[in-house]
Amino acid sequence: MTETQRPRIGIIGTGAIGGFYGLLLARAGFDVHFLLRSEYDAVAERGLLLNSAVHGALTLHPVQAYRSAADLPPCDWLLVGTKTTSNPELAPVIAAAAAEGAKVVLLQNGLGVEEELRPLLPEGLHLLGGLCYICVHRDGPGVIEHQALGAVTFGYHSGPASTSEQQAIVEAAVALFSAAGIDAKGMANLGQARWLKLVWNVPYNGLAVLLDGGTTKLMKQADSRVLIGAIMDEVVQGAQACGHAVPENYAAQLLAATDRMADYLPSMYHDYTQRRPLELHAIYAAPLAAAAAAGCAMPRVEMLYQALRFLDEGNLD
Ligand SMILES: NC(=O)C1=CN([C@@H]2O[C@H](COP(=O)(O)OP(=O)(O)OC[C@H]3O[C@@H](n4cnc5c(N)ncnc54)[C@H](OP(=O)(O)O)[C@@H]3O)[C@@H](O)[C@H]2O)C=CC1
Ligand SMILES: CC(C)(CO)C(=O)C(=O)O
Repeated sequence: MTETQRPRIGIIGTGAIGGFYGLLLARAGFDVHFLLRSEYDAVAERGLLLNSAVHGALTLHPVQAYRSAADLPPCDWLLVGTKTTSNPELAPVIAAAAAEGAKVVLLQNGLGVEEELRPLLPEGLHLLGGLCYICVHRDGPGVIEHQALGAVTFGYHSGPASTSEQQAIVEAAVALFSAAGIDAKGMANLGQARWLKLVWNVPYNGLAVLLDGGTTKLMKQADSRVLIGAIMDEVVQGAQACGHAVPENYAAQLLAATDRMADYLPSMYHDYTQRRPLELHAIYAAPLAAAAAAGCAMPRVEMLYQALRFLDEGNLD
């Protein structure tokens, strides 16, 4: 691979998502640098281990691991794999690790994440959203369990690029991930895609915490199944009120797809059991506010949010 074909990639937050995609990119020959926090010592010593139902057991050792963003070499791509709860503190971290004109990709769930980070970032950086359709979680320091799926879709959010340059940057992101064997696509409307993904995450992430169960249990019990459908319908209405087209029978398609999935505990469930802050702002408060501003109430979502806030406040160390 030549230098132009081998851009330098920084992983900001090496958890399940950052570790999974970073490991695959590094094993495909890209120059990948990983920012870590609590798992730095374990990963520096033993590397990253991926137990994947799709790719098998893969390791990356040694890992180009860092405790501080200031120590990373300037990166052409920064893939942000932190939970959105860390976003208020991320702008200086990103700025410290970014090469001039770097592309920053938020590999996160939720609404409004790019809008909230953008004003805090240097103007010369390109900001993209990357939506990950994957079931993956951390199973110990540097150990990642990959249960299913893995596709990523990319959309340009903001930055100094012209329309044709934006397209080229999205294509470059797709090419990067595709070269690592990851199913990757560009998307025309990042805002719409974020809402469509929330139709799944709003019911399942929160109810998994509240009702202490994975997708199989939630889908099997009649009341929780009805509730999931009703919450999905509210999020669909919220998306539509905000001006986004939603495919016909979209909620029914997601319910059917979830029925076909092996039992899955969403990332919010792991955050709750590990006593980490829940992504309530990006997954609940931001869509509730956007829908309300568009004249659409989502009462079941509001109640779910209030109950989760109660649990979250009592759960943090
Ligand atoms: N897991 C999944 O299957 C999916 C997740 N998503 C979304 O992807 C995003 C990431 O989720 P996931 O990978 O599960 O999260 P994890 O909790 O597994 O990983 C987050 C990582 O970010 C690190 N981190 C947080 N703040 C900082 C910081 N300031 N400096 C350095 N490192 C930091 C954490 O370190 P530490 O250990 O110290 O906290 C941790 O390693 C979320 O928005 C989630 O909703 C989307 C689709 C599927
Ligand atoms: C919806 C799902 C399970 C697969 O697309 C996912 O990506 C998530 O947990 O956020």
